[in-house]
Amino acid sequence: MVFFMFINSLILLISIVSLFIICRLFIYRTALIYVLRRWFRFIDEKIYAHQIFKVPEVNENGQQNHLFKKVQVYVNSLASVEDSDFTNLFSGENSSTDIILSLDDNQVVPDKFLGAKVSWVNGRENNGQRCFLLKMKRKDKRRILKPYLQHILTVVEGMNNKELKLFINNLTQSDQNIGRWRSFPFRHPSTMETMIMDVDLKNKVKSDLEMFIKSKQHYHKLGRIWKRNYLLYGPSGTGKSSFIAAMANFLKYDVYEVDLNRVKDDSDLKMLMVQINSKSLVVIEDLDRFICKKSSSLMSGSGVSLSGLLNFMDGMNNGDGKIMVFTMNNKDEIDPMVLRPGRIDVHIYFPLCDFSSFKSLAHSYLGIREHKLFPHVEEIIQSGAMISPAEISELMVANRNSPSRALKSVITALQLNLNGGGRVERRLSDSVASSPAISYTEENGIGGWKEGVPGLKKLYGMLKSKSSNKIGVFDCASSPMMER
Ligand SMILES: Nc1ncnc2c1ncn2[C@@H]1O[C@H](COP(=O)(O)OP(=O)(O)OP(=O)(O)O)[C@@H](O)[C@H]1O
Ligand SMILES: [Mg+2]
Repeated sequence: MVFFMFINSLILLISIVSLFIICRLFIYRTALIYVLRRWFRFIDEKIYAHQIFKVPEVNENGQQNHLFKKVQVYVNSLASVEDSDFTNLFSGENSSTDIILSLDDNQVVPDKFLGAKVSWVNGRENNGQRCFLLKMKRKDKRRILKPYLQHILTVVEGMNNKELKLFINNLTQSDQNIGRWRSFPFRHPSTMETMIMDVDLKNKVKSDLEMFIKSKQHYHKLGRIWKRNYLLYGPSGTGKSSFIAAMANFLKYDVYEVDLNRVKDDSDLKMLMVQINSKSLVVIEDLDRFICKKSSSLMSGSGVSLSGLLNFMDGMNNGDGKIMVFTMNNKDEIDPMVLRPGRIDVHIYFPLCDFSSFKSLAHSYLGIREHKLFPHVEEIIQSGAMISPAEISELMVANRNSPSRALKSVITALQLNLNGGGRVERRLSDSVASSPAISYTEENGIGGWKEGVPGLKKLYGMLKSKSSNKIGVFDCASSPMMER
C-alpha cells in the first residue's frame, strides 16, 4: 500500500516537472516570453511613477552635446542591445572580425544599476535631431541618478582609453612559442600639445597622420602598401623620441620598437615584421648608428643587411597599416637609397632652441610668458649661443620654484656655450639648426614633406664624428659588411 502511494507520488512529481519543462520550452521557443515581458513592463509603468530625462544630440545653441555621444557609446555597448527589436549591424575597425551593434530609432534598452531598473529609448525630436530618453522610477531617482551618470562617463572613458602597449623585441628566438615581442604598458605622457615645435609644422604632421589613417582604400587602389615612413632627425635632446610618443598617443597606436642589436639576420627582421599588428607605430631609433657611411652596407651589432633593412622599410612583409618612424642625429652621411622618396615619406628636422621655443618652454615649465630676463636670453641666443630643449627643460625643472633662478641658470648655460665652454656638440650644431628646416610638398599624389637645403654639412659632420666617439657610435670600418 505504502509502496503504491510512493509510486503514485513519484509519477505525479515527474509529471509536474515534465509539464514545467514543456511550458518553459514553449514560452521560450515562442514569442510568449516576449509578450509576458512587455506586459510586465506595462504593469510596472502603471504602478510606479516614472521620471524621464532627455539627452539631446545638440544643445540650445545648436552645438554638439558631448554627453549624447557618450550615452550613445554606452547604450550601444550594453548586452541588452542584442535583445532589442531592431538593431543595426556594422563592421568594426577590423572589418574582417569585428561586428558592431547599433540601435535603431525608438528601441527600448533596459539596464540595471545598484539594483534599480532603468531604460533607454533612442528617439527623435520634432526637428529631426536625435535624443536619448532615460527612464527610471521616481523612488530610485535620488539614489541612483548621479552615480549612474558618473558610471556611464567612467565606462565610456575606459572604452576610449584603451591602454597602449610598447613592444620590444626579444634577445633570442630560442622559444618560438613566446613570439619575438615582449609587451609592456606604454604610458609616455608626451602629447602633440606638450611638444614644443613650430605650430604650423605640428598641425601639418597631425593632418598628415589623420589623412594617412583614412587612406587605406586610396593606397590599395594605387597598388601601394598602406604605410607611411617618417624620419625624425636633429641634434640630441631636441624631442625626437618625445615626438614618437606624442604620435603614438595621438593615433592611439601601439609602439613596436625594433632594437637592431637584437635582430639576428634578415629573416629574423622579417619574422619581427610579420608579428606586428596592423595600425601600429614601428620605431627604429638612432638608425644612423647602424648604417655605414654612404656605403651600400650595414650594420653594426646586428646581422641585418642593407637590403634586409630596405625591405623592412618598404613594408614588404606585413607592412600594411603601419607607420614607421626612424630617428637619426644626422642624415648627411646616409646612403640616399635609404632616404629616397617612398622609403621615407616625411622628413622632420628637430632643431636646437631658438628664442621662440625658449619662450614656449618657459611657459610650459615655469608658467611665465614674460620676464625681465627674457631680453637678455634673446640677446645671447641671437648672438649665436644654442642649447637643446632637453637642457633648458632640465634647468627649468630643477629650478621650477624660482623662475628668476631658472632663467639665470639658462643664461649661464648659454654664456658657457657662447664662450666656448659648452659642449662641442651644442656649438657646432648651431649651424645646422639655423639652416632652413622643412617645407611641404606633394609627392606621388599622397603628399610628403621635404626638408630644405641643409646647412654647413661638413661642420656638422665634424661634430658628428666628435660626438659619435663620445656616445659610442659604431665605427663602420671595424665591422663586418653584411650586404647581400
Ligand atoms: N621639442 C620639445 N618639446 C618638448 N620637450 C622637449 C622637446 N625637446 C626635448 N624636450 C625634453 O627633453 C627631453 C629629451 O628629449 P628627447 O629624448 O625626446 O630628445 P631626442 O631628440 O630623442 O634626443 P636623443 O637624440 O639624444 O635621443 C624630453 O624629456 C623632453 O621633456
Ligand atoms: Mg631619442
